[in-house]
Amino acid sequence: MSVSVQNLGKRFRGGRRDRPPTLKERLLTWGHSRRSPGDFWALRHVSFEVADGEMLGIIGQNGAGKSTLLQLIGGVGRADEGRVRTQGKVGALLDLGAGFSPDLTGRENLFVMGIAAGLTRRQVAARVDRILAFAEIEQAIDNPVRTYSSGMQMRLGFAIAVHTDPQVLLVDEFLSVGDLAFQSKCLERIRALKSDGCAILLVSHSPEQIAGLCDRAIWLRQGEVVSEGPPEMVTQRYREEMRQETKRRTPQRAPERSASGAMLEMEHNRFGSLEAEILEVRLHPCGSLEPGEALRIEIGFRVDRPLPSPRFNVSISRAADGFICLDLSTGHASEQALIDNGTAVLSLQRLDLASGAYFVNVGIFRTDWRYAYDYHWHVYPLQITGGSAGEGVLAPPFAWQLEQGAPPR
Ligand SMILES: Nc1ncnc2c1ncn2[C@@H]1O[C@H](COP(=O)(O)OP(=O)(O)OP(=O)(O)O)[C@@H](O)[C@H]1O
Repeated sequence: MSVSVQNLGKRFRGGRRDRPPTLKERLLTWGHSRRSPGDFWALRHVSFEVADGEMLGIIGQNGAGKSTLLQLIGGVGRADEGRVRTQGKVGALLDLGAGFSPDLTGRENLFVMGIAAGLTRRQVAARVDRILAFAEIEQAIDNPVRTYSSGMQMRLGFAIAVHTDPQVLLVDEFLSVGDLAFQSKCLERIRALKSDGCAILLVSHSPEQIAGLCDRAIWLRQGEVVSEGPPEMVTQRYREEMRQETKRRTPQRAPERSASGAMLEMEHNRFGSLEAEILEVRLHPCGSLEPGEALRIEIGFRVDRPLPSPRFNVSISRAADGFICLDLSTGHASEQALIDNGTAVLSLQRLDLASGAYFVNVGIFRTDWRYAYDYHWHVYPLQITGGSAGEGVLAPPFAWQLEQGAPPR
């Protein structure tokens, strides 16, 4: 067993943190204090184990205790109750840039962190080129880290952590940062470490990421484990709670016609607190295309007050049964708050859906997916015409080939 957490508890003094609140926290507590003074448990009665080569997903809303849990496992801070045992070297990707000394150069930091991770100076020197190539920051490596963008710091931090032979890897929301190409490189590396027996704990707000990557998951709510088990089951429960919370916050409002001409009716095809509102949704080309054509979806929105880095979500569902054929969301990499009205655009370079009737569903969600600000379900029709008939929802370009008389390849 690489990680064993038994009855873990961590208490903080209420309303006070030993660091200033982040922009996200300030926005989340807009106009009201989140907590009355006094001690509170950020984690309580948390127990689980992670085996060699296993990947455990940890999901939960903002403030659920996910980062505190990873920090305790990584040896940062002391538990007030229970214990953590880890076997082998722990590589941690916790707070962005944490661990770097801003006035040292990237190269100097690399040595400091490599040695702190248990490598000898010689071992670090032998890996420098690989680490730099992975991080793609060769040119800036002799500049002080304070001159690095957050993306560069993230790439360097990730590259160091995964090249120091960790037996336990702690990843906090890392995969939502950086561009897609870098993310897939990180994922590939994580998979390779996992197959070499590294135990991985991945914190994410994204149910899809947890369900897609992890072997097992736990859901934390207010510091306690609400659910543990197969990732599909845990994330489904998490989503169900999100739906309930969204319903609870959905206000009464008379049906209205949107700027795109669609009828919107609360609790029928529209859900959400309406702290952000979707004003209009435009599809280009408008609502009818052939398999393989490009589709551009424009979501015009309005906000009444600043909202911390919400997620935009677009899904395409089959009209007949609501089957979800595609589901795409923005990450929260930018930490960009919504402060004004605007338009979010999703461009799909090609959509290889089989012919039939579909809907484009759009939503704006709170950054931790706790509930929807505004969600339009089965409002915007999409017709796919032409293409080959057959079962299934996909219609990619294809060709059959039949070879005979040749040895099997
Ligand atoms: N050093 C600290 N001092 C006081 N309170 C803290 C400290 N660190 C965390 N907390 C509080 O403990 C609770 C758990 O925080 P934690 O950062 O672990 O949550 P999280 O699930 O990682 O949230 P997020 O998804 O927003 O990162 C929160 O209420 C947070 O405000």
